Amino acid sequence: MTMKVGIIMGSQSDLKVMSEAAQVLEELGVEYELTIVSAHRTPERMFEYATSAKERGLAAIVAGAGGAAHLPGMVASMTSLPVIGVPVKSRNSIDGWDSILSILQMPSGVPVATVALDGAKNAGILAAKIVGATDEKVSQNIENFMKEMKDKVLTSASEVETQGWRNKI
Ligand SMILES: Nc1c(C(=O)O)ncn1[C@@H]1O[C@H](COP(=O)(O)O)[C@@H](O)[C@H]1O
Repeated sequence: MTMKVGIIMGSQSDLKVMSEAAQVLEELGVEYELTIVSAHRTPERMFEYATSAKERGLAAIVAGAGGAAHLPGMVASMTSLPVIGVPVKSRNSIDGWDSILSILQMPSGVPVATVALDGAKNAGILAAKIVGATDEKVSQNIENFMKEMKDKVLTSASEVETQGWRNKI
C-alpha cells in the first residue's frame, strides 16, 4: 500500500504557508490529503481526523497552526503516527513566538517534531523522509532532490569564484 501524508491546518488563513508542504510532497512523488481542522473550533472533527488517520493509510501528519497552536499536540495525543508541527506566524501573533512555544513545549510522552516558523516546506520533506524509510521510490526521489540542491550550491560557488563576487550582489 502506498502511504500518504496528511496535511492539516487550523484555518484557511494558514493555507498560503501550508501549501508549501503540499508542493514539496508533489515534487517528491508523495501522495497527500489536505484539509482544515481546528482543535478549538472543530474539536469533534479533530478527534475524528486523528483517530481515523492510521486506518486511512497515513504515514505521518503535518499540522500547522498559529497563535495558541494546540492542534499539532492534540492530534499527537490521539494517534501513534508521527506528527510534525508547523508554527504559523498568523496575523495577530506575538512575532510567532506564541505558536512556536505552544507547538514546541509538549509534555514528556507526547512528542511533536517541530520545524521553524512557517517551515512548512521542511515539514513536507521530513514527512517524505518518513514515507521514504519504507518506500524505495520516494527514497530515491529524496536523494535526487538532495543532489540537485547540492549541485545548485556548487554551481553558484564556482560562478562566484570565476566571475567575481561583485556581479553576484
Ligand atoms: N491555533 C489554531 C487552532 C488550533 O490549534 O486548533 N485553530 C485555529 N488556530 C489558528 O488561529 C489562527 C487565526 O485563525 P483565523 O485567521 O481563522 O482567525 C490561525 O493561524 C489558526 O491556525
